[in-house]
Amino acid sequence: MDPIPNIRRPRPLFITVEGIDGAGKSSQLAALRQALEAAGHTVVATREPGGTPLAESLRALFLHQPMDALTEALLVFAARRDHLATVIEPALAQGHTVLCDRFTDATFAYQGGGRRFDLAVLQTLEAWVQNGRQPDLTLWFDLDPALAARRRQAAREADRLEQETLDFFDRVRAGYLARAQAAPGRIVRVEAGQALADVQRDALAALQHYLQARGALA
Ligand SMILES: Nc1ncnc2c1ncn2[C@@H]1O[C@H](COP(=O)(O)OP(=O)(O)OP(=O)(O)O)[C@@H](O)[C@H]1O
Ligand SMILES: Cc1cn([C@H]2C[C@H](O)[C@@H](COP(=O)(O)O)O2)c(=O)[nH]c1=O
Repeated sequence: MDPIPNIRRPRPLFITVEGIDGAGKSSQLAALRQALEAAGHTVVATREPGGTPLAESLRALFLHQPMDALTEALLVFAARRDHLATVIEPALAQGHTVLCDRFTDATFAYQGGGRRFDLAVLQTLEAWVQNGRQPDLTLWFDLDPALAARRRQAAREADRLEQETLDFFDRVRAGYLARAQAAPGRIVRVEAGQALADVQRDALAALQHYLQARGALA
């Protein structure tokens, strides 16, 4: 009888990408996915708000209907709850690595920073919804809001959030900086003001550095 092949998959990871609108994070997802697969991971790529039929419906409301900051926070956490329960947790439990375009850092940056919404309320919602789940690694694509706005204008029509002022995006960026300073072992800043290939080089280097450090611990 042939021996059973000993296929050892790496421990599944929960990896998120973050940044202000137009920072260029989505443009890097394919390369990140490829690098993870080359390292032996099977990857579930997803996004927030969204990633499930219910959460995608909430996303459409979130991006296009007027609402106040509390409603924004409740909608993104409702979407997150469904996403965690039906996609993220099952994928991790089955050994898949999850690569997610935005997660709760976005809530602290946009609703907390941009809207100046109460951070303690966000922390309470986070505890209720996430049951301790946090990303293993977050790549924060950091870009000057004026440059991000120029990139967005060249690319697409603005949604409700993208119509916000430069001051709003300055506060969102400051929100991300505060998160990165509070979790330096998890959140890695990538300079997103460079040419696409240079951003990709730095993002992949940060990912490889993390994978090697984890491998050394395993
Ligand atoms: N390094 C770069 N240099 C110049 N243009 C870029 C760079 N990275 C991305 N872009 C362009 O900027 C626009 C926004 O990029 P992308 O959609 O990846 O940003 P994003 O951070 O995912 O935005 P959002 O979160 O709002 O969807 C796209 O037109 C993309 O081609
Ligand atoms: C998860 C999350 C997202 N947002 C905002 C950030 C963006 O403006 C949109 C999502 O659009 P993208 O093209 O997919 O980046 O939603 C937010 O305000 N709060 C959140 O928690």
